[in-house]
Amino acid sequence: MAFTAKILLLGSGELGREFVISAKRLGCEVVACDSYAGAPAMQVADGFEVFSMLDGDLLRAAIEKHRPDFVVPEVEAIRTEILAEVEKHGVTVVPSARATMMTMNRDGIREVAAGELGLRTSRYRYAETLEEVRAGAAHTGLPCVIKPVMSSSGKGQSTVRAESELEAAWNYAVANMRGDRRRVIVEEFIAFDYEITLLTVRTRDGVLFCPPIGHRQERGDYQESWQPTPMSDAAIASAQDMARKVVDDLGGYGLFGVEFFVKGEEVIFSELSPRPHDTGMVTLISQNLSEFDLHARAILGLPIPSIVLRGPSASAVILADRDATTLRYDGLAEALAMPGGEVDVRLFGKPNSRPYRRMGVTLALAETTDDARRIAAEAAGKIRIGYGD
Ligand SMILES: Nc1ncnc2c1ncn2[C@@H]1O[C@H](COP(=O)(O)OP(=O)(O)OP(=O)(O)O)[C@@H](O)[C@H]1O
Ligand SMILES: NCC(=O)N[C@@H]1O[C@H](COP(=O)([O-])[O-])[C@@H](O)[C@H]1O
Ligand SMILES: [Mg+2]
Repeated sequence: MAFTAKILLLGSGELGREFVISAKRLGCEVVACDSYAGAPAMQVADGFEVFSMLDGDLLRAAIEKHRPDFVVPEVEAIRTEILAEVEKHGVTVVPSARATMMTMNRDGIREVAAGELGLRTSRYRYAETLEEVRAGAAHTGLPCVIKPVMSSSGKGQSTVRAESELEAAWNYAVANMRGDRRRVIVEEFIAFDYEITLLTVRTRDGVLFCPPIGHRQERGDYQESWQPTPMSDAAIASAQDMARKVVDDLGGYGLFGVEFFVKGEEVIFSELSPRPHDTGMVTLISQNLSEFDLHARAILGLPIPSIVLRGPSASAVILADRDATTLRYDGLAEALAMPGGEVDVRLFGKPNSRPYRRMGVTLALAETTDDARRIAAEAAGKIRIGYGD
């Protein structure tokens, strides 16, 4: 068989699955990797490998076995030193080994954004002991947000409103962190008006932006997102300026999800993913090219003549509420028959559930973002997960 390029995908969740579909449409061969079998992206890829991507030897062996043109990380939990090593030997790491190393830990990207580039961020301190946490909170003031430097999707994160809660927050962060570095970031709590993801595409022909995506988070994890979100021209310009600085610093080609808090006219940089973003799943319905199509085109060096918003759109998550290995989905017909707009769904096919695990999303396109949000949320409510036989 003849392929455009061979891709080794590191992480095979829902974002990887849509990326595989986009890359395969452009003629790529994709081998999907993750730590468990039957992961969403593996189900649609040409091949798969099951191993811990945090194990450097296993990661190097998978890259040597498949000899891909591109290594495309899809999760943060990867032994990124190996990516730096293979990049030196001519394998293209997407977007770059430096980007994956800097964003894997919150302290890495914070030092780039606040330190080197001087972007506006929340006040912050790092802490490795409870005493340092207390000193950090004294620096930021209360409330503050405490997060393990290595974690994602809100894991180990808590907002502290009183000094008496600091010890519990530190213990919670340490118990839920990834890896073995007992380090947290203590951040000033930003009472933002709203928060956005600015999908930013770094291509050979320059940097492109999608219209801003608004989203709502609970327990540090996204519940619904919508596009576009109302924002002044000045605020958009400020977010674009910061996003351009960060992605140019991180280098390489691909799509980034750059997260900002907005308070009045002030735009505050939060963090970014050097890859498609969960809140960006709304682009599966809202744009001519989804964030996954854009990532694939940017990686392959293919043109992106224009990014067109098809209309106000929204996505809403479908979450599990318990641990189970036998799953069933009901209500799909009712969800897809929702009146008032265009409705679609993505069920990820994860082989098992756990409380709050994201199993699918609904997508809606309507007259206004408010309508799209309502339709997406109602459609998500119609899809019921059945557990057990
Ligand atoms: N300093 C802060 N002030 C106010 N809210 C915050 C702050 N930091 C985080 N949050 C809230 O928590 C959410 C998750 O935080 P953050 O993006 O840092 O976590 P994460 O674990 O990296 O999540 P993900 O991997 O899903 O992006 C934010 O989108 C925001 O709603
Ligand atoms: N915010 C990061 C994010 O949304 N990542 C997405 O979730 C998957 C893990 O899901 P799981 O925990 O259900 O296996 C990842 O593989 C990626 O697709
Ligand atoms: Mg985030």
